[in-house]
Amino acid sequence: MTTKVRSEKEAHVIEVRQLKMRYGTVDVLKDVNFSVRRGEVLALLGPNGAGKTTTIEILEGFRISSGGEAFVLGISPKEADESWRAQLGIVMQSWRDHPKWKVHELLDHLGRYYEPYSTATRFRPMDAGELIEKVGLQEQANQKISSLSGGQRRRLDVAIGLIGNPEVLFLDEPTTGFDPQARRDFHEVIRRLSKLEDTTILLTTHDLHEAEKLSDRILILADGRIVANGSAEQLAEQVAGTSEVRWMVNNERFQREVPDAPLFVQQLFEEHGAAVTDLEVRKASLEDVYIKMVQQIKNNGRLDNKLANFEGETE
Ligand SMILES: Nc1ncnc2c1ncn2[C@@H]1O[C@H](COP(=O)(O)OP(=O)(O)OP(=O)(O)O)[C@@H](O)[C@H]1O
Repeated sequence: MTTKVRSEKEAHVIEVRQLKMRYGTVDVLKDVNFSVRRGEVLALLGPNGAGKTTTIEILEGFRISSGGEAFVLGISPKEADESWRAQLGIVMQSWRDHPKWKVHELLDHLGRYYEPYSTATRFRPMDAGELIEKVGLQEQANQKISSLSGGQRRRLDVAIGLIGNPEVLFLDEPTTGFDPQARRDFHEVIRRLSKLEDTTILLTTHDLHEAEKLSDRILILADGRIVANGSAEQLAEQVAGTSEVRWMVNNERFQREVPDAPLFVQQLFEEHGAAVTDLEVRKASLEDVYIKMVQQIKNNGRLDNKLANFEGETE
């Protein structure tokens, strides 16, 4: 069998073209298109059942698509070999268990698999002790995995994904069960990886704040297609157009959606002067954008013209 290889120089680190996935009679992925540049952090958002895990697992080589093409590091996952696999880091939603292993012991053991794939520019594996510190498991390093809490277990999952110092890291809902400190530490690890190690990262999350904070670009998957593709600010601008203004006059509360907030506020003060209190101006957040888009797809099967500008690949 000839392996489908594309020059990495000409291609993106991840390239997905007209990807389709049918389970029985249901088309979960209808026509998914996107690409990811080296070092980019991309967040894939979408409602439950949209096909995020399916997309990621096709890219990891765990599922075979029903149609279309996908390339990771220039290679089609369904035809890839061990040396390709060794360049990936994978954090799945539920990882297989190793209850009797101790944390440090397991990472050390898994790390050995990556040793033959070490290169002059990318040393493999990462040091297990350093990694344990990075994910904040120092106190549990010599504990059995069966004794870890849910959040600690998830931190270990992330460490398992990172031990091979991957070129591309796939994270499927990585911070589920993290406490706020663990979440913040994890974000720090991801930022460091993408900046210092040039790791390309594709993550799924239901935490819009996390997507906004972590990613360079956001994709929204709905109805089997990528319906939005841009930075959090770009998406918000596209939807925004309006800002929400709240204020009080003589103890009465008011609220209005306006296209030009500064002008509106100026007029408000011209009319009411110092009687205006508790003034708040709020631009559309990523959450507003997300809810609006997903609702439109659900109701009409498509986005209205204004939102649809982001449909498909926009690079
Ligand atoms: N092996 C399978 N056989 C049949 N249907 C499947 C299979 N795997 C997934 N599905 C269905 O495909 C759809 C997409 O599932 P997937 O897990 O990819 O969605 P998701 O976006 O990751 O969802 P969530 O946010 O809930 O994790 C769902 O309706 C799911 O029930």
